[in-house]
Amino acid sequence: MTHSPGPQQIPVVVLAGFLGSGKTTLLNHLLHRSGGSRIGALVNDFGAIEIDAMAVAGALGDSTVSLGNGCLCCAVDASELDVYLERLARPAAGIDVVVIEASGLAEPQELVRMLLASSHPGIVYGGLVEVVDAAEFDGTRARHPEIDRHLALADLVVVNKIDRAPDAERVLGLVRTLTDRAAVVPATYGRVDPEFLFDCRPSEERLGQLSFDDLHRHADAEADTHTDGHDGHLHAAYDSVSFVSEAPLDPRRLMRFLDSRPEGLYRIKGYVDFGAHDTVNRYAVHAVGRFLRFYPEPWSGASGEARLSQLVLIGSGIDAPALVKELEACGSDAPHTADEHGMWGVLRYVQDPADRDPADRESADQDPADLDDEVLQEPES
Ligand SMILES: Nc1nc2c(ncn2[C@@H]2O[C@H](COP(=O)(O)OP(=O)(O)OP(=O)(O)O)[C@@H](O)[C@H]2O)c(=O)[nH]1
Repeated sequence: MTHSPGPQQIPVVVLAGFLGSGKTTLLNHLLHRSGGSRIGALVNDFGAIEIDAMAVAGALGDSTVSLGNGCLCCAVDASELDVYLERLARPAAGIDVVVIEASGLAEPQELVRMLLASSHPGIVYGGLVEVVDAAEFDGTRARHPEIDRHLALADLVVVNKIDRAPDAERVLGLVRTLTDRAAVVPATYGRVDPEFLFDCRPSEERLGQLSFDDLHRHADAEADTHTDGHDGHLHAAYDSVSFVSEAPLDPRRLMRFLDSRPEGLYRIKGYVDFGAHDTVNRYAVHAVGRFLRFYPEPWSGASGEARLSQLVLIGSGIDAPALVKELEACGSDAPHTADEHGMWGVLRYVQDPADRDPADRESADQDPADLDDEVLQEPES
């Protein structure tokens, strides 16, 4: 098997990393900074609502295609993946590189194995990029020691959220001890030179090692399948809850819910409509561990646009029906009236525009039609 791209072969890079580490942020950065390379993206959400795919497609207009279902690392096999890649690798698409954004709970080695097993002549495995949240690194490792194994497989490790990590140098040093021969680069808001990714192609030697390890893991995975489990998989311990509301949410009630969210509820993401409290903007919301941020962004203005609140909650040991009930109770009793101080609690978590990712601020002014890249999304059922 040859692993260097042939004249017609498109490298496929796997972008992995634990929940909320900054994969979508990095992918959006690449889409805006690809410097003439056309990127095809395949986005895998863990959760029934495709929040990540929306966040990426938001930068790309309507060129989003929904494909299949299930968590990429388990529910999709190599031949199915080939079908998805076919869409991006067809010559007419003119794509130079494909990036697969794995869900934050996917097992990267499973995806790498599938890519190595791919019989698609038009693609070649282009390397594994692991994104690490520098601020949450110690906690994540303590809960999930298998993260070390993911880092050992990586060809590039992006140590992200350096701005939030008071001891970034220590984390960088620690990550370096856990990688094999990967380049380790610090970043804020995923701002890395795209050349790092498109050049992170694994050497033949590493691929040899990977395939060897892979055989072991494949055997383990098969044993798991026979006992009908994914016990070794990150997502084995996690559940996701999806919540959609046509009625606006009350900002005070939602803040009470968020302030008292249970420990196990590690990740919340989505979009909220606060009705009369802000008729111009919807609010993207992100919680990662105890970190919480709202990002106001104007509704599209398209007539007939449904103003929905859509949230995905991901956690371990969570009581899904109870969470849904609590969210339902956040609905506003008076959606057409706004009280003067109602939004104060939310606005405390809106980032000062000066601290925001500059790519976000610029992309807000950018015409999506200027972006040529394509996105496919691979939602979970
Ligand atoms: N302060 C800070 N926040 C960041 C940085 N990078 C990303 N974020 C924020 O972290 C949150 C999660 O980022 P995402 O890019 O959605 O993370 P993800 O890895 O795609 O998340 P999942 O798909 O749920 O696993 C968002 O609120 C981002 O704005 C960073 O470098 N610094």
